[in-house]
Amino acid sequence: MSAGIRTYLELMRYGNCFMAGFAAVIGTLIAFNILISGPLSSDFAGAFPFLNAGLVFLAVFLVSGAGNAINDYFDIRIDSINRPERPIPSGRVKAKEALYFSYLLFALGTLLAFSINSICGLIALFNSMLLILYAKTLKGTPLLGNLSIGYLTGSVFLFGASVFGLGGVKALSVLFLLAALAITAREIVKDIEDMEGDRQEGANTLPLRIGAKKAGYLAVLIGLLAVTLSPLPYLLSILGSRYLYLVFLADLGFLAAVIQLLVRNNPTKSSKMFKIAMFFALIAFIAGV
Ligand SMILES: CC(C)=CCC/C(C)=C/CC/C(C)=C/CC/C(C)=C/COC[C@H](O)COP(=O)(O)O
Ligand SMILES: CC(C)=CCC/C(C)=C/CC/C(C)=C/CC/C(C)=C/COP(=O)(O)OP(=O)(O)O
Ligand SMILES: [Mg+2]
Repeated sequence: MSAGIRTYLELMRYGNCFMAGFAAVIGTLIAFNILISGPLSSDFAGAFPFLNAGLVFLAVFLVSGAGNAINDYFDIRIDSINRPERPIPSGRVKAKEALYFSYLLFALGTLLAFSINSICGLIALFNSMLLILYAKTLKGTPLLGNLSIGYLTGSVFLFGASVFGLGGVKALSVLFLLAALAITAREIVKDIEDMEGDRQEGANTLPLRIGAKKAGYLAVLIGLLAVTLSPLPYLLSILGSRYLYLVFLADLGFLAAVIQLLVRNNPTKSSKMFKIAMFFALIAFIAGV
């Protein structure tokens, strides 16, 4: 490895990996809480699985990092226009090294997932293959690429809950839906932001296909659907009243992101607002346990 550890962490976008791993452990915590005392309680009894929760965090951290690294490997040309400061276009990491590094992370993360149980392993294996497919081709297909990232990010909650088998996956399906909707909306906004570089590269993103305005309306529709459904975890007794108060702040953030896009015509600020709102939503999930 010619580049330093810090550069490889930057290639992994370790901040996103932390957030994703943290969200996955929240999934484990919420599923544990539901299966012990909530409306979906089963005959599961026992202490919180700290070791498996740690493996969940590590598996998601590694697979997310692999996804980011291989994404940058296939995005060299687009990123040299849109993001020249990133590790590969800036020359700080060789392209092939980034590719081999991503494969190593995919393998380690998937093996860790299988060490928890077969459902965790299969989710990690499927997600790894989807991340590679996304980086190679799906990213350039209108909406399908955005939906893939929406599923992948939302799946961290299902992955964390799958420590408890299919019962856990079922229990976290609402949180999966909320996250998937929010991320899908943000991905469309990011494609609006990247239209210039994508156009020069001949990428076939949704905004380039239907225009920034219509793509923006679709992103707003999906984002507002997520906001409308956000009380569901409380109404279904999955999360407590503290969730409701805090997710209201997240919803305000989502609405601010919508205003940045529709009124201020600023996709960059809208994308940032989406991310801040998602962070508040994560805090709301924890507070609601
Ligand atoms: C309405 C409601 C309650 C929504 C829930 C929102 C929520 C809790 C979303 C979860 C977000 C999450 C698990 C984020 C992890 C970080 C991550 C991997 C995000 C996916 O980002 C991919 C993106 O392409 C990265 O781009 P950038 O941030 O520009 O590097
Ligand atoms: C549940 C398990 C085991 C893994 C889930 C792994 C996760 C959270 C994946 C979803 C988020 C993620 C890390 C995606 C990586 C690919 C990526 C960076 C997509 C966005 O890339 P582009 O569309 O090229 O946009 P930018 O490169 O400009 O960000
Ligand atoms: Mg990219």
